[in-house]
Amino acid sequence: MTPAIRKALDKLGLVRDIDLVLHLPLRYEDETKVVPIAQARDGQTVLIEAQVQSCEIQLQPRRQLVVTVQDASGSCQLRFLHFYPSQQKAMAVGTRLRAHGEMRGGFWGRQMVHPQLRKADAPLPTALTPVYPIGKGLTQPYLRRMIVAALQRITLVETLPQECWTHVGPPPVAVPDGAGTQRWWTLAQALRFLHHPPPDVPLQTLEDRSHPAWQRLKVEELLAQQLSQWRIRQIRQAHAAPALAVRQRGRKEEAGELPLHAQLLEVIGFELTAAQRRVVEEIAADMARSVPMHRLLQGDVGSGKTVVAALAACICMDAGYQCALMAPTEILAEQHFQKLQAWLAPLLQARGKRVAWLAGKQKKKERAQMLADVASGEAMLVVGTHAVIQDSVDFRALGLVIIDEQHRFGVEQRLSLRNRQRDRAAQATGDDALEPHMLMMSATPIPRTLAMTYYADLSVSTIDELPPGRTPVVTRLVADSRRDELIARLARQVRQGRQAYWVCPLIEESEVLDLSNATATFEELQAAIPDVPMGLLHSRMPVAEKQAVMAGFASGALGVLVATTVIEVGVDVPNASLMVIEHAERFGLSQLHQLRGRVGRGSAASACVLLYATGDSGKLSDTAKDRLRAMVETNDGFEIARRDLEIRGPGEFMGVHQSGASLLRFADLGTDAHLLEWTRALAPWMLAHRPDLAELHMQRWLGGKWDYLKA
Ligand SMILES: Nc1ncnc2c1ncn2[C@@H]1O[C@H](COP(=O)(O)OP(=O)(O)OP(=O)(O)O)[C@@H](O)[C@H]1O
Repeated sequence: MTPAIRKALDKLGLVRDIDLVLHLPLRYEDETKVVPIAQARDGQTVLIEAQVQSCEIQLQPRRQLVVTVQDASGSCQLRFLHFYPSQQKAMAVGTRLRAHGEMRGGFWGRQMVHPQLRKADAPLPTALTPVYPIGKGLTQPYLRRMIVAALQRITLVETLPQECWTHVGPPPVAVPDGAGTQRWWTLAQALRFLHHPPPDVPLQTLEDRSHPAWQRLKVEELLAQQLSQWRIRQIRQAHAAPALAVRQRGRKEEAGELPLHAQLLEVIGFELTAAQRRVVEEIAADMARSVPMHRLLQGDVGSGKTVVAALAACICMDAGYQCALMAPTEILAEQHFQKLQAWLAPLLQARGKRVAWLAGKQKKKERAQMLADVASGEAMLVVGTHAVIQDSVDFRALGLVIIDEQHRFGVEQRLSLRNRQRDRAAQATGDDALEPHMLMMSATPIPRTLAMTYYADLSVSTIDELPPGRTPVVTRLVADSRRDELIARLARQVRQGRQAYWVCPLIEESEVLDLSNATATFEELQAAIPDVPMGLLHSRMPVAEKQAVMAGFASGALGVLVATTVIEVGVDVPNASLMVIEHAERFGLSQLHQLRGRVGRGSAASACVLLYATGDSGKLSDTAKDRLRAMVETNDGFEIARRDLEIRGPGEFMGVHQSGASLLRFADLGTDAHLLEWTRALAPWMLAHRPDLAELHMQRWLGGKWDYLKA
């Protein structure tokens, strides 16, 4: 094998025999029968067998080899624009040959352009010919030979024998076979079939992957995913965490100090919703156990996740442990800090403790002080960006890590964070060997099928109820040509005491352009309505300036906030009731929903205006139309997430394209949810009763990736 071929195979991930046999055809060609030339329809790809009548090089309209062939039914031409002298020789007059290609009618009569040539006397194949995905540097015949060889060499131990699934019921994939009975394909059968299916199989069932052999493959793949996730959960459960039981109001507290969590409920000024109470209980129950919690808290925009996180933090601090909260952006972290500081700083102060702030852009001295406070345990709650979990941060006793918008940290970061925590715990001794509990928060609800596939190792708590008194946000689509009208309306509303956001277009991959756009819009609005106090917010501003603008808007001093997408998540100014999103067609669906979620957080009726421009073509793309329509049709974050998944596919939805995490190759979460459910029930049984098969299955499907997950 040449290095170039090795490289091409590596690129496709084809290293082991199992990788080769799991590399499945994109489509098939039928070379199992010879079609008489006269019977081949225009556009049909066929195999013909004929005798060469003439073979000559034509120079007009360009140099080409034209071969006339004839069988008993008629004749046609084979045309080659690139050819070797050896090919010309092989097609000498009188030779019988087979040609496989697309028959076309044309100016020069019926012809095949660049057909594939085969010897006439070879026996015809008995199976369809697979066409594989190949990259540069590989040819179909070469890869076919490699796969055939791999199929011959490999022993495919069946990892899903009947004993593994009798307890969950029969696989939901069997369809009647020829004999009218149900049949469950073994992996070996399914693979051999899919590489070389017999010619009588309905092609449609191979192409749409509904054939039982395909279904078997999808089950395999989904099971590998489920097993790995359950295994990660098992590994985690073998680790120890501090048991942080909720401190009750005992006698001592009745006389004196209430636990923090009870005090917090008194200062927040509202009653928890039933959904909030339920998820707090779920979280508290996890934290009371001595195995690390690994829970995802999800809730629609504005559903009140922050207070739930704060209560979890209080439970942790009540038990004498520190809590770290981190958010992906400084603005978001800052928001959390402000809110938690306002709620908890006075309560902590009474105990001689404090809330600390850690971010990338922080003065050295301030940072040193914070680090000292974290190490001494004086800072019980630490809020910030990634800086919170950097190596230099040494907690005295960390009990809980809360990660906001965890999907933005990416799957890899999530794993690396977890692994690092584990390593640290392993190095430490005694009480320090405990691993902290983890609570992830997400405002982008994850559709159930996705959560089951990619977050099967997480427990999920869902806030499925909004605080009382909210009126649904009304969403309108407005063409950019009516911009002046919109500005006038916005001005009227702001003069009446309402507040508005104006979000500027996102320009792909260019923060600089983003910025100039926001600045231009800011200037345009100021010129149009000079009496309305306005602020501008973008990610490149110095932190202090950002804080000043946010504070001005939060206090109501600024009527309009012109911003880039920095305000996408977490920004909470309940008085704001109008959201304008410029060039809404450029945003993703979940992103639009997040932005819209900045309004409708108080009692005022709120509106979201999606300003769209049709660009040079005068038309919106179909996906842009789908997104905008979905926004108008529903306010429900779960429905939005479902449609977003449909439009973008799981890779983009999860943002895992960049992170290199394994995605499903064969299964489709839209059509194969029933297979997913079945494998989900199967995985824990296999791990418990047939760990040997489970391990083999994971190795087979995940190979190196699985080692990485375990590391
Ligand atoms: N039970 C409740 N009753 C009344 N108001 C509440 C309740 N819970 C939360 N709130 C208020 O609702 C607003 C939204 O809450 P919060 O900021 O926690 O939402 P969120 O779930 O984090 O939303 P997002 O994901 O959009 O940031 C806040 O002003 C908060 O104080």
